[in-house]
Order: sequence, then C-alpha cells, then structure tokens
Amino acid sequence: MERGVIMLEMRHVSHRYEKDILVDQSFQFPATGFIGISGESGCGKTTLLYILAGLLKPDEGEIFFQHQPLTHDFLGTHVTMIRQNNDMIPSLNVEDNIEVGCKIAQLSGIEKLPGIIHQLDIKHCLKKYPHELSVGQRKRVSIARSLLKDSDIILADEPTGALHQEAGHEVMRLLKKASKQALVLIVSHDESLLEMYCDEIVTLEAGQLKGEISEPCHENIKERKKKHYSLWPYAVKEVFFRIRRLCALICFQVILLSSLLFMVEGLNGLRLAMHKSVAHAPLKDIYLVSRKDQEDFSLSGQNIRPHFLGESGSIKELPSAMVAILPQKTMHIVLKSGRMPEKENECLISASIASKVKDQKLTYLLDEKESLKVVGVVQEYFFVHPYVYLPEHFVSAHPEYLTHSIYEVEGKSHLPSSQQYVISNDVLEERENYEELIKIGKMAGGIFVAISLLSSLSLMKIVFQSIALQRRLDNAIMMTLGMKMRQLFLRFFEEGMIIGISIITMSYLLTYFLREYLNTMTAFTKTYHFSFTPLVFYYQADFYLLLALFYILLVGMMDAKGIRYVKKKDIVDILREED
Ligand SMILES: Nc1ncnc2c1ncn2[C@@H]1O[C@H](COP(=O)(O)OP(=O)(O)OP(=O)(O)O)[C@@H](O)[C@H]1O
Repeated sequence: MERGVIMLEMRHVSHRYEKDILVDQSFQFPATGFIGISGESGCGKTTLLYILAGLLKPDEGEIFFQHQPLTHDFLGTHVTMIRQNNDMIPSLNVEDNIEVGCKIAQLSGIEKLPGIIHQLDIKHCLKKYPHELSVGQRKRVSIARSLLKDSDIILADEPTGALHQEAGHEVMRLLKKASKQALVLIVSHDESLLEMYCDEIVTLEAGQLKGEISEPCHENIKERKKKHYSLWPYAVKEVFFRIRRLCALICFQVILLSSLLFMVEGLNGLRLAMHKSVAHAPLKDIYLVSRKDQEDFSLSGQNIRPHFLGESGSIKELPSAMVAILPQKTMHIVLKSGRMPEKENECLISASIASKVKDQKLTYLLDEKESLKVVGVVQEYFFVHPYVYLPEHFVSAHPEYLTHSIYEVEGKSHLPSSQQYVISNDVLEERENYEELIKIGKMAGGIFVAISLLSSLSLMKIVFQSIALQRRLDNAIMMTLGMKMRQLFLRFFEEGMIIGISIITMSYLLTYFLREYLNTMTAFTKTYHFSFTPLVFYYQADFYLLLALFYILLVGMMDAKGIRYVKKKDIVDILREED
C-alpha cells in the first residue's frame, strides 16, 4: 500500500433526496485539524457526515481514505462519530461505553483509559449508566471513546446542540485538543463557536462545498495494533439490562420445560415401575381358566391346579381371585411386616387385606375345622393384588377348600384351547391397562407439549421482536462504532443462547429438586415402587443434553432473527429517526 498522508477525500460525489445534497463534489480534508461545516438547515450537512463515515453510499462518486477506497473496517478502525443526541449504549455503563469502541473494532489501547478519564474528568461517573448522565457528560464520554480509539477522524454532528454555553465551549475545547492528533469535522449551527475554535470552515450550499483547506501537512500514519476482545460480556450485560422484560418469558419457559421434564420423568418412572413389578409379580405365569357358562368343569394334567377359594375366617368376603399360592422361590416377595411362612398352616396376606384384619399376628383364616395363621404382610405395589398367599402343600392337602369353577394353569402352553373357556391373567391384563394408561399419558403429554411449545415460541417471538425493535437505535449506534452485520448477528445469537442457557439450567434445577423431594420425602417410592426417573436415551446420548443443546440453539436462532430490524442500508434512517 502506498504510504502517504492520512487524508479523507471525496471524488465526484453526488447525492440527492428530493433535492440535491451534493453535486459532483471533490474535496480533500487534511490529516489533522478542526474543520467546521456550516450551512442552512436541511442543506445536507448530516448526510455529508454519514457519507464520509462510509455509512451512506452516495448516488455517485466515491470516498477515499489514505488514497484507497473505503474498506469494510474503515468505520470501526479509523472513525468515531459523535452525534447530537445519544451515542451511548443504554445497557453499558460509562466505562464500558468508552471501551466498547476499541473492543468492537478489536483495537489495542485500552490501557490508556485511566489517563483519558482523568483528562476528561469523568472518573466519578464511570459506573453510571447513560440515563444517569447529563448531556454534557454524555458528550465527554463520546469524546473519551474517540480518544481511546485514537481515531484518525472524528465526525461530530451538532455536539454542542443541547448544551448550555459553558458546556458547549468545553466540548469545543476538547475537540480542538483532539484535532491536534486527528481530523475533526464538526457540523454546527453556531457560527460563532465554529469561528472561535475551527481552523477552517467549509460551507455546504446548494450541493456545493465551499471553502479553502490548507494543504495537508502530517505524514505520520498511526500504528493500528489489533487485539482480540470477546464481546460475550456485553451480551451478558444486555440480557441483564433487559431482565425485567425477559422475566415473565423466562418464568413461563421454566415452568413449561419443568412440567415437560416432570411429565417425561413421571411416565418413564411409571414404565420402569411397571416393568419391575411385572418381573416381580408372583402370579405373572398363572392363568385363570373358567367356563364361559359358569358351570363347574374338571381339567386333568400335571400343571393344572384348582384355585383356592378363601371364604372363611375374618375375610370371608374375599373373592377367590385374590388367593394366590405361595411360589417356591420367595426372594422377590417384599414383606412389610412379619416373616415368611415356615409351617404348613401359616400364610401371608397383602397390605390392603391386612388393613381389614384387627390383629394380624393372631389372625386365623378359614373355618373352625382348619385354620391358617397370618405370619406376614406383603408389601403392595403394581401387580401385587390383595392376595392371601397360601403354601402349596396346604392347598393340595385341603382340596375341600378349593373351588372347581376357576383353575390356575402355569404357563400358557398348558391352556385348554376350547372356546368354552375364558382365560385370564390378572398380571398381564393389568400390565396392558397400565401400558394403555402410559400411552394415553404420552399422547396427552405430546399434545400438551406441542400446544405449549407453539404458544411459548410465539410468546418468545413477540417478546424478542419487541425488544429487537426497541434496540434498533442501540444496534445502529453499534454499527457506527464499526460493528459488522456478522458480529451483530453473533451478538444476538449469543444473547439468545444466554437466555436459553438460563432457562434450561433453571428448569433442570427445578425438576431436580422437585424430583428429589417427591422421591425421598413422599411415600411414592416406598409404597408403590414408583419414582420419577430421569430419561436416558439409547447409545448414551443423554436426553437432557440433547434437549438443552436443541433448546439453546433454538432460542439463540429466534433471538438472532431480531437482526432483520437492523439492516446496514437502513442504519442512517434509524439514526435520523432519533435525531
Ligand atoms: N432518508 C431520507 N429520505 C428523504 N429525504 C431525506 C432523507 N434523509 C434526509 N433527507 C432530507 O435531506 C435533506 C438534508 O438532510 P440533513 O439532515 O443532511 O440536513 P442538515 O443540513 O444536517 O439539516 P440540519 O442542519 O437541520 O440538521 C433534508 O431536507 C432532509 O429532509
């Protein structure tokens, strides 16, 4: 690149709105100096500044900097704009607002901050936010930003506009000082201020720039050292700044996600409890066979036994289907109290029958001739019905207590094939019922998730949209600081991801505590062998990790859509709306 003077140059620039703003203008500005631009209201002074900053493309002609057409990092690296109203990002405090210029443009030099703060006397307001500052203080912050960035060009549009006289002079003095090291172009209505401070005054009139500029004199090109800064902290600050508006949205999403997770964990727990219970159900291989016409019938075969009918003792009203033969292996039977039967005339009863019996220890079932002593109470859970568990040898020794209307058959292969019989298996029937229930639960859950997801996404869209609209100006200011569309998209995306991460973390924590509470503090697990169980997918890919990633990306993308309210070609219009 040819080394030459730092110089801003217009070559044959024309621009027109309803009227001509610039007509075939060629002009060279010196490397340093304080140049005032005056002209009637509406003649195009502000438009000229935007064109020189590279924010507005002129209809014709081109702007050159250091004899080269403007590059995409010209604005960020070489220019600072000071606008009449507001150049500050509301979510950042004064310190951040000063540093943000360097950080967006990835320029080194932040270590000069204390000196600049001292020079501009703004130490006392470093931690304040823009809305807590006076107009004069805001102007000083903008000037501090340009000094920290060591800008080659400072474009100031009516910087003294809203200031009282003394503050106006102070700003002019500061800009004058800055003009020793940079080119300062100032647009002002106040001719006397311009005359008092400016080295040269250029007048814009009927599309023509009039005025004499002395020859550029400086040859030194400022060293531009690049430094990488992460803009994540600004994204975090922005989210915190908007937290009140986001609060309702975040709470709603947390409740929605937690209930979704809780539903998934509940259904998963139900499924697992059902499988476990079926595996442990003592009668899962026993099929009950009865004649359709209710008549007695006899069956022959090794594995066919008549069913015991318990009609005596204190539980006379117990239906026959509630009586079970104690299996050979009893390891899976969980006793709530008492012990396993050891003698022929001892039996177990399940908890719900036990509640009907006055004194379990001394309870004798059956009639006066034969008695069975209850020695233990079986813990009930899924598929463990209110049974009386009788030892098998007792049943075979006392066939008189057995009814011939219902038969137990071990294993389905032994079932009679005749259509005269009704075959049932309580455990399997109940499993089918529970499976049906879980299916309905899943369907209802799916519909709930779909509806609430859709409504919550539209709510999120509305909130993000309104925030993005509200932030149009902030983002336009960011663009004047040199932020590129790609950076801005990333910024939005990062903010969305921060919101997504917060929501998903809170939802997981809430679900965790609720799950722990319900599983440990309530009787669910103990009584029903049911617990809310986290769902883990196949192949070790965790459901929660996948859900979190999907959700965070989704929220990030939804927020990033807000970038459509800030288009590069509309930046000047957005800035003007505020002016
Ligand atoms: N986007 C636009 N579309 C149409 N006309 C525009 C647009 N922007 C500016 N103008 C017009 O261009 C003219 C120049 O506007 P500009 O703001 O540059 O003038 P100015 O000299 O800075 O005015 P003032 O001194 O009052 O701030 C005005 O008449 C304005 O209405």
